[in-house]
Amino acid sequence: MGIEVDHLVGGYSQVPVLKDVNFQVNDGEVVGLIGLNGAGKSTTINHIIGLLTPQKGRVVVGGTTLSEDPTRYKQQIAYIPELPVLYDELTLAETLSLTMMAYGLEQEATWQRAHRLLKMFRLDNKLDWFPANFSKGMKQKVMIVNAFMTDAKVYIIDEPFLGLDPVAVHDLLTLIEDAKKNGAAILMSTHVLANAEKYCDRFILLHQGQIKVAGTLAQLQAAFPQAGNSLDDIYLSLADGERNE
Ligand SMILES: Nc1ncnc2c1ncn2[C@@H]1O[C@H](COP(=O)(O)OP(=O)(O)OP(=O)(O)O)[C@@H](O)[C@H]1O
Repeated sequence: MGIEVDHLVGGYSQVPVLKDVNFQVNDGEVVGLIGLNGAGKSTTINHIIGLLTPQKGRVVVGGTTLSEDPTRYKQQIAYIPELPVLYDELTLAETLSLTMMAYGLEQEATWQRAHRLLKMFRLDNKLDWFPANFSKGMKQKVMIVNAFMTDAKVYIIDEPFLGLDPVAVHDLLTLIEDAKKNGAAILMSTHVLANAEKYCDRFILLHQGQIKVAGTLAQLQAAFPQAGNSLDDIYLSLADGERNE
């Protein structure tokens, strides 16, 4: 059932940032949300995770809207924010426990998954550490463990590669691939186009709050035949066009 963003108009005030944004992310699919700074990627994500209310249109996740069933809606979504958000006064173990409670997860099985992820990101001996003891990249890894241990149906991942070492980037991409194979719907916003090109099935290119173009890499290549073949080339050609508008 995935994510359905249905003719969404929205933003932070009466003047909308998003103007009729319309797309789906199907189960078992990774979709890349791409766009220049200020294009509206985080605003789209804030609508999907329920921080913002649509002015028009709606967002459906796993067949339900936020207003129909707020608890079910939120429990289906694992979210990795652009910047780590952690409670200063909670240890790593307490942070993970809190998520398990909030998501109503079975503790034993979830702790098993958490331990595998903690080991992967070399955090397994830091369960009694507080956020103040973690480096920037380690905090980001905590957010990744916290999200992927939930075994969610839907993943919203906002610019996840900043501050991660190359091993962690590789491990995160493996987790994304595994979640996709398990049927999750994944929306990932990123400026790291090489990773997007390799791991996303489809792309949505946002510009000034509207979808400029959407499709597979082959569809994007066909839409911009004058650009080179890579996502990077297509994106640069699009950005150039916008500069000259
Ligand atoms: N909290 C806010 N209040 C008011 N306007 C905002 C707020 N956050 C973002 N905006 C505006 O919304 C527009 C889209 O911003 P958004 O953060 O969605 O862009 P983005 O595509 O995620 O950019 P970036 O790549 O820089 O993260 C911008 O014009 C920005 O100024």
